[in-house]
Amino acid sequence: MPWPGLPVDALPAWALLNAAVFHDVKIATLDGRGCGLVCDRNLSADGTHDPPTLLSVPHSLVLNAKAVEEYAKEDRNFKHLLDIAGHNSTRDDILLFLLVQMVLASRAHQSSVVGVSNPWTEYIKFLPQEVLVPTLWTEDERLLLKGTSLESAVNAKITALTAEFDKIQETSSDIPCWNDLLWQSRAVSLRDWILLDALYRSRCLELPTSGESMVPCIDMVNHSTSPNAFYDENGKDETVLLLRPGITMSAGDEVTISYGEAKSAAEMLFSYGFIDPDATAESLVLTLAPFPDDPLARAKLVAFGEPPKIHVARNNGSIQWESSFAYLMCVNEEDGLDFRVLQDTEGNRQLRVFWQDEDVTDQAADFESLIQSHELFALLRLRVVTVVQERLQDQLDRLKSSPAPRSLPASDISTTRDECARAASLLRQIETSILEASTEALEKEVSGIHPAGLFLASPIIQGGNCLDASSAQDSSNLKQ
Ligand SMILES: C[S@@+](CC[C@H](N)C(=O)[O-])C[C@H]1O[C@@H](n2cnc3c(N)ncnc32)[C@H](O)[C@@H]1O
Repeated sequence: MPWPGLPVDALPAWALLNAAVFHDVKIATLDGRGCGLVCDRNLSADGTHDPPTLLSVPHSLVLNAKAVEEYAKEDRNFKHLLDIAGHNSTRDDILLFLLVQMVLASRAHQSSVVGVSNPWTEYIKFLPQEVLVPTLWTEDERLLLKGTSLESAVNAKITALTAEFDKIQETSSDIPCWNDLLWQSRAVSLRDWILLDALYRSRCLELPTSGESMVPCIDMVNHSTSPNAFYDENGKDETVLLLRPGITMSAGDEVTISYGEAKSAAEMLFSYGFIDPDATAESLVLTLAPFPDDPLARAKLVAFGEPPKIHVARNNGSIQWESSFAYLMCVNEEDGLDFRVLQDTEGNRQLRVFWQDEDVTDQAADFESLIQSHELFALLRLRVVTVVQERLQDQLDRLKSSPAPRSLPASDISTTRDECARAASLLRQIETSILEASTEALEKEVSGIHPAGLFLASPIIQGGNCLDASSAQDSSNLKQ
């Protein structure tokens, strides 16, 4: 549902009405970055103890979990909606709040008994209705991500967003006023929910005291790897944007913050819809699946408690990798691993993990340490490195065998936006380079730790004395 947008020229009026103050800075439209903040005059934080304040926003305008709760106290219909569809996370509550503001904003001139207008009902009109994050790319554009670490991440996110949207629709359809406002008139679509998620992800800040928050006006500030400003909360109940110490700026210069120095190209594209070519963080995260023929696979996944991953990073040319699950994946009963389903005094059943007859359930994510003293440590470590190496090689092969955006036929590329094709191309280039360097480094690591006389041909996982079928079934029903 497109809501009526407001031009950024109207933002100073909104700010004045709501006590948000711009000090010597203004909002401007910038090439390729949407809106941003620029200096109105020369500014300097050189040699001062108190860095100049560029923007101050009263706490009452900041949108976070507490603010949504406060709003719910004034609007009993929203409270009802929040009680049945919210309270799962800060993000979910903020998204529900924004969903209602979006509908209110688009129905400004129609009478509605639902929803209490507030500063965000107007502010939402300044937010872009298009964000270039891949969850909002077309199917053709998403094909450009084939073989990158974002391919499965974006598909999984769209599936999760669809499930969230369906659940909200299902639960709120039972409340007549929300059924009328949101669903009867088809006012809200899945695309709106995906857009709200994108707006939240690309504009949310982690405030020192208030935590995850959306801060109007400060969310207009763009990113740079050499930022000249930072945000903070002061003792006057305000969220402020300050000039960094030592910075001098001229009128017309853009004010920037850092969205996170350690974020990878994939994370930047996923959350903000762009990749900064000057960024130095070189890393990627890949999913990892247990061996398909491992009879303990299900129990290992349940015990591990989170989706298994491999993290790879290149720092100053050297490769580091980390994968806690790979260690659990590569040990089996013959090595001393065991799973038991125990019943506590209240009758609840729990999956417990044993290593060398010791209960290590709380350390299931740290088998790297647990195996250190094992007599076959070198062999276990070799298995792990081999698993990681093979997973990285598979990913590299997939990346290289998928068509790069520029090699697609003209008819295909015409259905994709240039910005998306450029971002996908840059991501492929960055991830190919990291994967090539890491597979090479792991190759060396494998030859380095290959203990003389190791019989490599034996299968890594064998059936052996595994968890029996009934216990495995029990464990698969346990929720972590
Ligand atoms: C917090 S908002 C900043 C305000 C935004 N430019 C707007 O028009 O509303 C974050 C979004 O700004 C854009 N952006 C921020 N920094 C950028 C940069 N260095 N290069 C390209 N786009 C950028 C991206 O679209 C990102 O999702």
